[in-house]
Amino acid sequence: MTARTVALASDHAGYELKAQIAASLTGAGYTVLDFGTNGPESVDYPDFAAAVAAAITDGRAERGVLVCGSGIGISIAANRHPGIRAALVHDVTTARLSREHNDANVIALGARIIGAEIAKDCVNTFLATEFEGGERHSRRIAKMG
Ligand SMILES: O=C(CO)[C@H](O)[C@H](O)[C@H](O)COP(=O)(O)O
Repeated sequence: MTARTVALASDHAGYELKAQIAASLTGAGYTVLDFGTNGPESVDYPDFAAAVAAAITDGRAERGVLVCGSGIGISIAANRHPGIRAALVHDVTTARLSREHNDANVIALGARIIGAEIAKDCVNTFLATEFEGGERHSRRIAKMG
């Protein structure tokens, strides 16, 4: 099943890239749940990771996209939430593998690391790629809870 509702959030380092991703997704027909932030005022990325995690675990969204400066802090924060498999992605290959092998339900992007076009390609690949399934991948994912 292709995800059609996407939860999106960033910190202050990622809000401009988040806006570009939101516009791209809306233009492609996705429903976007945008949890902020929406300006340059300094905020704390764990709060925004928590909002996206909650939207996924309670069923409001199928997938999530998170953006901070490096993508590192917001991915670490998201992975503290049960049921969230957040992948820090830098290119379309890692975006594809995050789905095929890891069944990631969130990707994290670094707005200070990659450009907007690569970031949007990563998001599109992440949303369009299905989990490969199979015993070995499923076994490994199950061991993570
Ligand atoms: O990249 C991040 C965390 O991994 C965040 O975007 C932080 O904002 C980053 O650590 C930089 O912080 P600053 O307050 O913008 O200097």
